[in-house]
Amino acid sequence: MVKAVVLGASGGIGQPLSLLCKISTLIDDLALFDVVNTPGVAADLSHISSKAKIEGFVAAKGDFKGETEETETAKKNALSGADIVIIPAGVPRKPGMTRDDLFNINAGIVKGLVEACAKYCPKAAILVISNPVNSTVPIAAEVMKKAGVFDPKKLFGVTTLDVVRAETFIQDISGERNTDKVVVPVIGGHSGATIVPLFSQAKPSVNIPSDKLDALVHRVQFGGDEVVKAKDGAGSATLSMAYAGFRFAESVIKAMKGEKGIVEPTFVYLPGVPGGEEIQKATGVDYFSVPCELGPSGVEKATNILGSANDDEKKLIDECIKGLKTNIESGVTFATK
Ligand SMILES: NC(=O)C1=CN([C@@H]2O[C@H](COP(=O)(O)OP(=O)(O)OC[C@H]3O[C@@H](n4cnc5c(N)ncnc54)[C@H](O)[C@@H]3O)[C@@H](O)[C@H]2O)C=CC1
Ligand SMILES: O=C([O-])CC(=O)C(=O)O
Repeated sequence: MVKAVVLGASGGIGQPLSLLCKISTLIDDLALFDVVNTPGVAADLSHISSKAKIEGFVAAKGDFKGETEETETAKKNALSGADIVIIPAGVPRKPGMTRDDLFNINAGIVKGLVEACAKYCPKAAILVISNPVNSTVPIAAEVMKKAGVFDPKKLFGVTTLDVVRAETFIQDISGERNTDKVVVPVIGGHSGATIVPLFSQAKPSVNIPSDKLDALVHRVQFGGDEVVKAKDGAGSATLSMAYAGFRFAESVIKAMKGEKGIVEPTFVYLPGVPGGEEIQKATGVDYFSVPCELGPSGVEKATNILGSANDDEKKLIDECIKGLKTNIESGVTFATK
């Protein structure tokens, strides 16, 4: 039996993500929590004849900070017994903003929600989607550490949308549409220059004309901006993110159920995952997204793919590390102050 919980389930990502979870054959119980509208979203989804049992839990009216006892009970009821918690709660960008501009609001939201996870489902896998991921994941880790329940193998920053974009944009160049056939590792973090696609490591290998490579790398790094601009004030990527978040969640669940050979890039706490220390030494940072082999208890092995990057990609990695350091520090400082 697998129980999944979506925190921020009424939002632009939350709703399509909850739909995908509802129709998944891998999920038996689905709980939705948000500060607004979850009873309606859950009632709507409950009419779908798929197997997952669904329930919606909402904060007390007007309690956006989750301070009342009623809200605490709603969180407790949503999270108790969870195996996997997916967190897309928080504000999205508007044109002209960076992901870091979301920090002031989203840091507090993620902190509060992860505190509830630490209390009510300390053993669950936690998948953080809320931006800025480079900082919200360190916040989540510090909260779990403080509660004495941190299992780094089960804390994941979701960077799958960068992988999906790399897979898609490469096909725009090759003209082929066959997503199952191109695997592009994307490493580092999840914002601008901290996103490093390793096209040299694509499998099967791809031949990208040299005059197109820089633009392709830039498009993966700044794909989020493309959507923010096109939505023109109405938010950022939601549907592609729901797809990516669900794809990653499915991998985590399949691995939990014992399926072997599942590898996904994800932003993890390096000192706490097998294979991570070597990558920590190479990068000088505690958090980094690398392809991770997943198993029943979370990350079984973080792969040090950095050494196989070519010279141009190594320069991108250096640039990435500079940005990541500051982002990680902001998260740790916020959560430990
Ligand atoms: N990791 C990634 O690749 C991506 C991350 N994102 C991020 O995901 C987040 C959500 O984006 P959208 O769904 O478009 O935003 P949205 O504004 O449409 O939805 C956010 C939802 O979170 C809820 N919420 C706010 N505070 C909450 C709390 N304390 N507890 C529970 N729910 C709460 C809101 O009521 C709302 O329903 C943003 O921070 C965005 O930047 C977006 C795209 C990709
Ligand atoms: O760009 C944003 O703010 C949302 C996001 O993380 C993405 O689309 O990659």
